Amino acid sequence: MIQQHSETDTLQKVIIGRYENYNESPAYAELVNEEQKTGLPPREQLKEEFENFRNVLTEAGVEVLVPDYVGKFVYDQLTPRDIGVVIGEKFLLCNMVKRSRRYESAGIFRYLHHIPDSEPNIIIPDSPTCFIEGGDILIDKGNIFVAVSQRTNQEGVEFLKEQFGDVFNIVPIKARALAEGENVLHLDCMFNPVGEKAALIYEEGFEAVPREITDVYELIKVDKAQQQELATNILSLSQDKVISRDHPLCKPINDMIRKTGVEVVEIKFDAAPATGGSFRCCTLPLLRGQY
Ligand SMILES: NC(=[NH2+])NCCC[C@H](N)C(=O)O
Repeated sequence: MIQQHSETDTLQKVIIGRYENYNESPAYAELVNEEQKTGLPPREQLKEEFENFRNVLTEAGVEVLVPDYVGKFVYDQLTPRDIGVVIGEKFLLCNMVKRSRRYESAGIFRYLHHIPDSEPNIIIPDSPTCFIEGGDILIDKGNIFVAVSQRTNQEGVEFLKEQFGDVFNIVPIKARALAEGENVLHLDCMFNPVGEKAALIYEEGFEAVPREITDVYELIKVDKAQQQELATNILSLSQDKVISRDHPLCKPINDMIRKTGVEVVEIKFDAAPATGGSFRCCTLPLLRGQY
């Protein structure tokens, strides 16, 4: 069973990043974003932080799955968020921009075998030039927010409209480009709902903030330094609980989240963010809410 209708519905089943075999053969490493240019984290640190993260999820009653090892040519399996996304009761398998990520989805195929298919419920983009990554997609309150970013293109937005436009309101968002001095890799690096009515936002990352955001959410603003530490990239466990980094730049944001009545579990998580992804990136929710 898979299901996701809202970003903050209670998380029941999730795939988390695989740290085992990370960068096993550096010959295949590809520096895919700005963060990675300053060096890749050691596997020991990834192990410690991912095991702790996994324990927190398990203790919260979440079923945790880990991708299979694809092979040394996929050097990084830390951020499954981007390789697919559950939209309603369907699974969208993404076309990745970066070569080293293109076969990463093979690691999760065994978790897709049991998706019921009275109709084709696993959706694959038709065209190889249609790029969509899960980090650019966010489903909440009847909307699918989708960023046109470093990793998702207009063709991807059109594909979402075709496939899901009858059930969801598709809200395209243009992320500012690297050339404009903004490093927002994915939508979840600049926007993320939290609790029932609030959302974290890094406004400077947007070309324009859509009405579906300004009219609906109480906005908690993240500044540039906090954005660079991926302060928006929390993971919602439910409407009343999130997981966030204990990083000094994230702590003021965590306090603002607490003021909205949401519990924040802070954990040490520095290694994965050094590769460009924090808690949201390092997770792919398969089931949220009551089925
Ligand atoms: N949803 C996200 N923000 N994902 C971050 C992905 C980081 C990953 N190393 C990449 O560059 O592709």
